[in-house]
Amino acid sequence: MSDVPAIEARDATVILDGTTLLAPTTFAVLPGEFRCLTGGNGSGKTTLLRAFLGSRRLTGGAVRVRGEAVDLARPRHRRLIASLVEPVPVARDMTLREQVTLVAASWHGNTTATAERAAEVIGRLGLTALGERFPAQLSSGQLQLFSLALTLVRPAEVVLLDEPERHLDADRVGLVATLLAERARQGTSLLVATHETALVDACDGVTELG
Ligand SMILES: Nc1ncnc2c1ncn2[C@@H]1O[C@H](COP(=O)(O)OP(=O)(O)OP(=O)(O)O)[C@@H](O)[C@H]1O
Repeated sequence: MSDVPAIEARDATVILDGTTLLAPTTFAVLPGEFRCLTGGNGSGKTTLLRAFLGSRRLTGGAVRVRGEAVDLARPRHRRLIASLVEPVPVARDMTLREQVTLVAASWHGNTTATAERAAEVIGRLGLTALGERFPAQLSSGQLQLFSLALTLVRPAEVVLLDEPERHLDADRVGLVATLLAERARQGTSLLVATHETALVDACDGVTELG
């Protein structure tokens, strides 16, 4: 791991009309580090993830990804960061496999290797048997795994996830924890807001809000 932070918050604060959405928060995530963001409901986890994505303005302090304030209108920043903080748009009339492959192809090119990469991510998330289904034919937990597949199939040096455990049973949370830890070992930096012990147990460090 390099010791130059990939993700950094310095006294990051959001106060709106006298209400504190995010109390001053400071931490750093190194390249190849998987860090969890914990804290009770309303402690500011989603607010902080949105600040990293540039969709929530701080009222104090700073957040940086690779030393820069993120602007997702810039292609370089879109390439840098994959996130599942807001719902991922899905196409009603394309199968799960088609959509994951399409996202992979948009980043990696339309090649056999891309299709294999999509199939691998689908497989690792336990979705292979559902590959020919449409989104309306998936359960809530399966839709969550599909959203994670769409997020994790693309290249990114930084991955931001808000409660990836949503709707998942314990076995699926375990699959996700394993996959995220593996992605970190490959050099990606992960910041994951969670209430799930299995994810905290799998990560390299925790920042607790509130
Ligand atoms: N638009 C808004 N205006 C005012 N307050 C807001 C707004 N959005 C969120 N908040 C408040 O900001 C605080 C932080 O919310 P946030 O969603 O970041 O918490 P969280 O830690 O992600 O919570 P949870 O674990 O429930 O998902 C909460 O007290 C919430 O009520």
